[in-house]
Amino acid sequence: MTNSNKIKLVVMGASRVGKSAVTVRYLTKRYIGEYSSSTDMIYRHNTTIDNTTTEVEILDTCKCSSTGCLYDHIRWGEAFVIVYSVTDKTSFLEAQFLLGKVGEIKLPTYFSTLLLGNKRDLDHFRKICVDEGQELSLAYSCQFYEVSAAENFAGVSLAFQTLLREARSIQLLKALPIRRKLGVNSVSKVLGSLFGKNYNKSGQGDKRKKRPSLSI
Ligand SMILES: Nc1nc2c(ncn2[C@@H]2O[C@H](COP(=O)(O)OP(=O)(O)OP(=O)(O)O)[C@@H](O)[C@H]2O)c(=O)[nH]1
Repeated sequence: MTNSNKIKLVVMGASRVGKSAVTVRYLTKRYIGEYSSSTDMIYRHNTTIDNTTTEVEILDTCKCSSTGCLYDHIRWGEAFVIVYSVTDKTSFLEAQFLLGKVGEIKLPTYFSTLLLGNKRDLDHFRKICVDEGQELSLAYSCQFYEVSAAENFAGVSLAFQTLLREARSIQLLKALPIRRKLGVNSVSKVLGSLFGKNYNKSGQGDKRKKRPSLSI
């Protein structure tokens, strides 16, 4: 497996939002209620993206004790899952802060980000509505899903797979030889895999098509 077939993914968010729960749900299909949270955990996992086996390194972070630690996490990653709990307003504000930091540190390089509202099974305690999550994701041009790690594997899996697919497309785009002039067809092919088939050859995406967002 070549180096370009590896994606480094960082799971970040406020304390107790379910970062470990969503990570373990994605990796094992299982929900485990309590996790040790005193250290960062790194998991290695192979998945198939567009018929290509890709190694994914997932860093499940715990609370950073310094700004340097947060910067290190962001510099290390190329794809980011930023988790908040739909029952916790502070965690939503933290997610907004992290979206800003990721942009600040990673730009102008390409990266992929997923805003993930977790604990949607706790609807009666909900403090953040779906629209607020959607609006935040639009403001930062990232993907958005609402999930329940406790109740549902499919939603978590779909959210992670969509993010990984975008990260893989970005890697392919980066790997294109700089000096080679791209034909219109190859550019639209790469953009098509990034943004979906509605990207036409004039380079204009179908503006009616929103970024993927789903509640499962
Ligand atoms: N109801 C409900 N509880 C959840 C869900 N996901 C996680 N939890 C619970 O939320 C608590 C925190 O989950 P963790 O996965 O440890 O959260 P974390 O963000 O990794 O926590 P720290 O590492 O301590 O910051 C645990 O009690 C989980 O059982 C969910 O989808 N629904």
